[in-house]
Amino acid sequence: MAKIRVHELAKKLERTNREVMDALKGIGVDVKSHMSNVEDTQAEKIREKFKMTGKEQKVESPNNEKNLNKQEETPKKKKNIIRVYHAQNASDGGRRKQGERKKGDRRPGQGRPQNSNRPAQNAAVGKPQGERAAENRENNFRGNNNQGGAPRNGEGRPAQSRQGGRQEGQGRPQNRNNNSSNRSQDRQGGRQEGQGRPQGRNGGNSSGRSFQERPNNRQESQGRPQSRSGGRPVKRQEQDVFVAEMTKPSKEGKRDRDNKRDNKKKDYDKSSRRPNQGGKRPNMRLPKALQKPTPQQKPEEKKPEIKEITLPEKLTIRELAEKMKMQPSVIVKKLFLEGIMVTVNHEIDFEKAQEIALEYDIIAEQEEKVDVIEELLKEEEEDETTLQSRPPVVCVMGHVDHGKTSLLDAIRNTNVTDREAGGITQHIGAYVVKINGQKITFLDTPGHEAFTAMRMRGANATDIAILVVAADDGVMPQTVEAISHAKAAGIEIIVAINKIDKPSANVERVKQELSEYELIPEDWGGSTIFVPVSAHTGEGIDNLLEMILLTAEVCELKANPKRAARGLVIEAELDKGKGPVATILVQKGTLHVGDFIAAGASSGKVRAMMDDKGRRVKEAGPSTPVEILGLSDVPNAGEILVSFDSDKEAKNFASTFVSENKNRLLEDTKAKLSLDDLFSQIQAGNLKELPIIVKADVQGSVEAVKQSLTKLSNEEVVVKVIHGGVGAINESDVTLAATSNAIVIGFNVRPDALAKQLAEQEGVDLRLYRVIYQAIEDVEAAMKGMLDPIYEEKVIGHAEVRQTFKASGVGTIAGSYVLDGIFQRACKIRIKREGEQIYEGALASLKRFKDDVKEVKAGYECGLVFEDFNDIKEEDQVEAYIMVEVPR
Ligand SMILES: Nc1nc2c(ncn2[C@@H]2O[C@H](COP(=O)(O)OP(=O)(O)OP(=O)(O)O)[C@@H](O)[C@H]2O)c(=O)[nH]1
Repeated sequence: MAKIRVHELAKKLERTNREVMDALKGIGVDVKSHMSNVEDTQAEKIREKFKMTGKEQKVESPNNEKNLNKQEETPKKKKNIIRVYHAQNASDGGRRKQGERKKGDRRPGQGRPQNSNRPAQNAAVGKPQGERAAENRENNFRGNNNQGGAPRNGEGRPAQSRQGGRQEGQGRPQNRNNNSSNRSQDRQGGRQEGQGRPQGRNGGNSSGRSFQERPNNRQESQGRPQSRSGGRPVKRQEQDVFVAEMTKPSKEGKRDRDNKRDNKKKDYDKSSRRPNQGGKRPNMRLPKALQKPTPQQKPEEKKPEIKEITLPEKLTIRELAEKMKMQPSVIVKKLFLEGIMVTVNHEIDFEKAQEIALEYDIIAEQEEKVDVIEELLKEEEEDETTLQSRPPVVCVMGHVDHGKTSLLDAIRNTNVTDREAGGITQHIGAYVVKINGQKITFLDTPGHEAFTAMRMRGANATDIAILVVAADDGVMPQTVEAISHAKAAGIEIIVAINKIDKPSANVERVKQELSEYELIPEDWGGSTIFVPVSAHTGEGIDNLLEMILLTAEVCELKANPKRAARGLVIEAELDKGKGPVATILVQKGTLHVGDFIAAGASSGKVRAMMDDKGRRVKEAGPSTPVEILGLSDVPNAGEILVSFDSDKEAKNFASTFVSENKNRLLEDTKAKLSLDDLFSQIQAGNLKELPIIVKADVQGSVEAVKQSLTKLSNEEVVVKVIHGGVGAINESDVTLAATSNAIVIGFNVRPDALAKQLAEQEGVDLRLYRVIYQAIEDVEAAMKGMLDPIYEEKVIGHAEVRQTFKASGVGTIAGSYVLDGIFQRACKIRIKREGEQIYEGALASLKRFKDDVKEVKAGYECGLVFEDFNDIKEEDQVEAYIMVEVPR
């Protein structure tokens, strides 16, 4: 909705800011200053209101009707009067009158319209007469205005004054206005009224207005319409109005002369007191006072008005109230009446806020969140002519142990499997393989479920996915997952049916199973390439590579190598000697040593580059994986790397990431630390949260551990990784864990000395692992501790009632004998009579003779009192039991 500032509105209405602000208050709009914005609808109301006031004034001044017929707006009507009055008076004159109003003893001086600018004229004419003449003219004008000045005019000898005016030419100061229309009107005015020509000192800009207003002047016998400053007609008119009431024409020219000097001095003094206000301000208030009783001051009746506000996704009641311009307590009360207990800090989502707002006739719209990072990374389409063929980037996906690593090994004749801890691939690696002079870049994506996140990234960074399916195992859960990821990323899938050397291998079965996932082999009439291979014997490998190159050819993979580089962070770690080391897959352009780069929150300059074989290179083109040194920080895997012309640009880019991340973190923290939120969660379903901090040696592992742990969440406990990062566990991690009651999991890292000490002090649980499964198992165990314990009934003893006693205030006491086990004070009991249970409940008291005791063992007599049960009889059997927690 369009808005307008108060001062702009005031200007348009030719009102003071204060008047407009008061009027706004009148209609219930609270504005702080003249710079405040008001809605268009509100502005319209104000306009109407002032229009209404104008009409009222019209009624009050019937003489002005003609004016209003031509120009309906009140201010213009006023201008006519001004010009008449000020035609003879310099701006000093106004001030003079104003002063008189206050003291009431300066009337003689007030009646002198001559200003000091024209001493020569006055001298020639003879001052007393001229002064009086002018004075009378003024009074005539006032009288015509019906402002109360007329009756006094009798004293002013109008005929004489007019004569004087004409004869002596006093009333005809030079018309200084260059505007021809003005001049012609002046002449007219002069002819008709013979009463002195209008003073043409107006600037050209006011001439238009003069042209329109002049006829009215004539009608009103006011031949001097020109004021010296057309800018503030209203104020001047206001002066006139007042003066008309207070002025009394002087009788004695001498006294006038005597007083004249004094008045001038006082005028000066006054104006010096208000140098910037021209002495007009008090008069500005006058008409308001005069108009006070008019209905314009009354607040208008409030019409139902529909407001619009924009709200974020989540906000507190207080924030909502602020947006709705209401007291938060009103909303709290409203919700309370609906049976919802909230505080002002209670966080609600947009839908709820929208619902609340709607009940107050406020339409809420959700704030559109601009992803600043996405905007930064936006790229324009490349010119086709600049594009050149590039090698395909291939990722290998599949279920655990189906032979991904072995296959890659077979392809590049290396032996990565030996180096992997526990035989599981834990990081993304990237390798370039050359076949028949053509390059293929392989990303080795790990197979374990824990690495889903990395696999996703792998899929996004790649052109072709090799889906490895063991011929003896067939399609497994992660095979299906891999298919989904590849399809979501829109990449080509080539199926490698591995382990065909195994006797149990069944290629046809694999084909059959995969066809259920829309992967139909070519020989079955589909379009998916299936290649049977054996990583062990090397059978089918060449065929697989050929198929990759063929698919790449069909895909027409191209990139512009002659542009600023852009790539993807595949892996990053902090090396003790080298600092942050990042594996980058260059996707577009060429990355050079010395380039200024930024990746996520880190920036820097490429100090050195190594290819996949560890050789130093100076540049890396599209589809080339390289390890780079020179970043200020360890970037996150999956982050986009961009090169820039200058260090400054790279730093700016990184700092935007930092601030954006900070905002996100703040939002997360806000949501987490809100006690109200926690309370509502507990209320909602006894939700418990297990906050975890993950630290690992490489970003890939952080992601992997995060993924695995989050998956452990169940209905009763939500696992929340509140922080994850690369490097040793430091003091900050422990502090965060202490404040948020989190446990810290370190994967292939150790805590530094300070962190260790602090963790001991704060009682923070630090857990260090080398194998991911152990971490998961431990957390699962921790979660069991958090789950609501399961209780089981355990019978602890039996007793027989041998005698009953009645005790006032206690009830029936069962004198019993413990047959076996033990009776405890807090135990529960069942009473059986002739084999049937007649009561189950708690034991109210356990006594030995007259004393309360904790327990009574078998072979002893005791007194039993049951809670709310007195119908006990001899020979009743009592069974005692307790509830015990059972480990899960
Ligand atoms: N007989 C036979 N065994 C194979 C073949 N390929 C892989 N293997 C075996 O299968 C097991 C798993 O192989 P990996 O290459 O580690 O499998 P992976 O899919 O990389 O496993 P993760 O890294 O745990 O996801 C190893 O014992 C390999 O020796 C093959 O072609 N034939």
